[in-house]
Amino acid sequence: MASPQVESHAQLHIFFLPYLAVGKMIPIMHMARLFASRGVKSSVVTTPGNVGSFAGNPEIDVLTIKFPSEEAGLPQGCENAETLTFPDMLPNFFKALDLLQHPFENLVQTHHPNCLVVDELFSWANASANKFRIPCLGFSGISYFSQCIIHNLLRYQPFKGVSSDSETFLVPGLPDEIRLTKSELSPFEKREGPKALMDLVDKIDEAKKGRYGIIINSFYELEPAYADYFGKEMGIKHWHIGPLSRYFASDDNTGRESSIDVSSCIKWLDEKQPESVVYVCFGSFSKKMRAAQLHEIAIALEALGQNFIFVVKEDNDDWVPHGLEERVHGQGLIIRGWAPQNQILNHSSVGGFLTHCGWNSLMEGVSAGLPLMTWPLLAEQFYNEKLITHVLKIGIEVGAKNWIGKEGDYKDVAIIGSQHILKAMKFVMVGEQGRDMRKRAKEFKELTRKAMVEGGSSYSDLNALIDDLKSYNV
Ligand SMILES: O=c1ccn([C@@H]2O[C@H](COP(=O)(O)OP(=O)(O)O[C@H]3O[C@H](CO)[C@@H](O)[C@H](O)[C@H]3O)[C@@H](O)[C@H]2O)c(=O)[nH]1
Repeated sequence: MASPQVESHAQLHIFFLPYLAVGKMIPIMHMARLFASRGVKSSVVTTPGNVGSFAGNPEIDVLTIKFPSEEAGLPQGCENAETLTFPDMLPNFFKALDLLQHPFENLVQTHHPNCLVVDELFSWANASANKFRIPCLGFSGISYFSQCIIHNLLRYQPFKGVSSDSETFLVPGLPDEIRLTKSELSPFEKREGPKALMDLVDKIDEAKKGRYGIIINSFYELEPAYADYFGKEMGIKHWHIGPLSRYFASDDNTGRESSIDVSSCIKWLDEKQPESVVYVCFGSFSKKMRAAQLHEIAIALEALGQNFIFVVKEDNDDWVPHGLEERVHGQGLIIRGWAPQNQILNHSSVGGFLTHCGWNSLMEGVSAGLPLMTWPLLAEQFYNEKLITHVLKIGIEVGAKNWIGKEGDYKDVAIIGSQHILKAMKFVMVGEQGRDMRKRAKEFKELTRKAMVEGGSSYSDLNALIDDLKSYNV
């Protein structure tokens, strides 16, 4: 017999439209599954080349629209942001995203969803929703904290007049004293870049105001001051329903290529002592790390003398220190390709996480109660780092100082030496100094659990959102 909850929400049908990049598709996939578990009909709309990212989840429908590579002047097969060279192909990619509007609306006309949940980059989706008289909710996939920072950077432009890239300046108006340097800012916030991209930033900002509301992959207790600030300062309706990946931590299967299968990886972890493994992964940006940098990380991992899992996306092994894999046999695991990150982070043998501060990775690490070593690379990751190290104090900076995406030239960024990496790893994994941080990080595991169970902040916000959408559709 169906549960009463399932019956009561059965009439709601949501179309989810994710941006075509793994860090955006994963949380939307989790969100679609979460809504489906509450009896909502969930359909993800994507392009044929990205269907694989949603496969294996029978509770959601996946509908496709053709990706207009040719019309947008993109090479065939370039259907995902990870296949782009930044930033030269980006304007064409966004042109292709704009061209998706017409086929998307054809699908809406055929399938009659009564709500849209779209990535913030689809600024045209408000117009589509208006055409069909249904609400359009936005999703950016990032924290309240970073959205508040971005909002105030665009509003006050506090970096103007700061002469050097390394000089710190205050981001005004925030609940905490947050300082940044120009080298940590995205070109979008600095407004340095091709006009087409700056216009896009304006369009996204404008579209945000026209959304029915915004869904946030976070939970209230993690960033209460910023959730409140977001609501009051930006005046946008919002619901926090995260951490989305936590709902599916044990059966996350993205079907991506890897040098190890999930069960072998878990078996390897089962043989290790509690909290003895340091996990190192740079998300979908691992492939942007230069061989010389991976080499320094490997030296630090060996010197630490703890167990480790190091995830790399390199095609060759130029970076591997001579004889490393023989020396660390049994103690260290190098995963080439895609790691089952969610399962790894939630294994009791893992004691710390060195991360690039992508918001999904941070939510996964925080909800697993892990202390963090932060190594942001680009996007809003430097802002996320400040939340972890300055506000929550559950992580320590490795010392990355520059956005690696600068004019597409990653060579600009200095290599961080193994001694700096080792210092952060020791602090987090074994050092007496890191004891309080480890304790604080553990408390977030329980806070997350409480937010997600009946009566908790995320659980209640999800219910409130579903009720709101149902009443919209009455
Ligand atoms: O080997 C891997 C590598 C990654 N992941 C998963 O892939 C996702 C990666 O997401 P995230 O950590 O957010 O990294 P990015 O893909 O870099 O995320 C993009 O999207 C995020 C959410 O909008 C932003 O916070 C980032 O700055 C932006 O780079 C996470 O769920 C990971 O668990 C794996 O499962 N295995």
